[in-house]
Amino acid sequence: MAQGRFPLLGHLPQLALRRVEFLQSIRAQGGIVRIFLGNRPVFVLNSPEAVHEVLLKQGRKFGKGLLFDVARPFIGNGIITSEHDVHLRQRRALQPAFRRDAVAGSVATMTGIVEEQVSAWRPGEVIAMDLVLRRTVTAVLVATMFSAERPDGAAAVAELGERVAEHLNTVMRGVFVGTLLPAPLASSPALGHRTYLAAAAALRALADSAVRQARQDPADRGDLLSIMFAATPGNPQGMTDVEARDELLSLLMAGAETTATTLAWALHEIGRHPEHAERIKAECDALPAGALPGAATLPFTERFLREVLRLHQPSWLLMRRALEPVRVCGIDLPQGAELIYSALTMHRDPAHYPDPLRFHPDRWLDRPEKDLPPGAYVPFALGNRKCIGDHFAMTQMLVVLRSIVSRWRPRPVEGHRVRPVAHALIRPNALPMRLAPWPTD
Ligand code: HEM
Repeated sequence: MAQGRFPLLGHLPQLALRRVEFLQSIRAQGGIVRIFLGNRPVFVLNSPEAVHEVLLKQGRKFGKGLLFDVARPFIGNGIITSEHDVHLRQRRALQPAFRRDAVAGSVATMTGIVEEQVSAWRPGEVIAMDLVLRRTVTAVLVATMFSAERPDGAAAVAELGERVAEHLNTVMRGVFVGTLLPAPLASSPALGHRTYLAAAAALRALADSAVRQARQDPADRGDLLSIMFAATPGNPQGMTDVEARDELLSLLMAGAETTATTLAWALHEIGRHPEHAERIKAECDALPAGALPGAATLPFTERFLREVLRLHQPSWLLMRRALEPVRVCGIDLPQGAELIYSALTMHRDPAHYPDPLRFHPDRWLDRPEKDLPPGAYVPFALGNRKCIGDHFAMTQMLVVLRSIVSRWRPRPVEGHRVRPVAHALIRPNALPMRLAPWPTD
């Protein structure tokens, strides 16, 4: 068991106040370390082997755990909260939207939305990069998921994206507070519980209305809602309205803030490393028109993002629950045991990443992912609950970086110190950046 347990509170004070530092500090105490949230024991997985066992090798013996119990009243039984056969059916139904050909088909939409933003920027202007990225990423998601051909056009998609982004941020904070704190505390107005409930209700209403609107026009619009309504071998009727609504909310919750936060860290590193910005620009300028952005066409930029996902992995705390008694790396866990894994602390382990706090994209040339122990690099998790949107996210992030860095050299604003803030995800406190044009020669 980890040291420093308080009576009644267990290790809650350390986790609530020191967050990542606390998880980092108990890594040396063993591959699996027991902590207490109040009186509830929780097992923290510290070694790649333990993470690999739980996520992949014995993945089917685990459910999603406490974090997702708290999210369930909001997102219902969508793909990120469901279990067993229901989960398998949902995953199969949604998979076509995330296949490589489908993602390739979204690149033009992604590029259009980003270019619209970037082309309006002016030299010398200071922009709140984190907020702009959040709006842009959410607008892309909204456009791809349920607005492919909205009659009210691109401005409506952007507006909807903006509203969704704002509510989503509040909802994610509420879910995080509800996971960490006992219910009476988490539901106190002082911690913003009413705002959370209002934002959750507003988001559900937006998703309900998108589903209703799409149902009125049964033509296949090529967006995600059309895929959800389509018949599948296990479900000849396609999804019901409620199921489709829950999937929309689940995908927004899983896909928007994660991608926006990773991109914010990417821009932060671009600001700190002009030499990387130059390499990204050179690579993007050389990309032939019409070529798809990917690891083969933009190898340095992809390596750069891989390094961002290592050092600034947004998911610092994820959970699982044992659905049956299970033995992991020689330790017996009872049925119902709650588990925590932190991709962030895993990615900063000096045993696998020399000089782990140094941002160094070329480390991936020295030691490619295939040479790491399984479980040591898990930005998108592993196994049957692995991120369904990993390729979509990587493509979207490459598109955004290409559009921004081809035109601009975003620079840090003097006097502003960027600090990591850990709520549901770990993100920069604020990211104001000044836009400098590239010199012309
Ligand atoms: C950089 C961006 C992203 C990161 C770092 C990321 C990371 C993750 C991680 C770590 C998980 C596993 C969670 C767990 O173990 O409990 C996950 C699951 C998931 N992600 Fe992502 N994600 C990203 C973007 C996206 C996008 C763009 C989408 C969809 C539009 C998406 C949809 C999902 C879904 C649906 C799941 C649940 C899958 C299942 O349980 O079957 N993610 N993601």
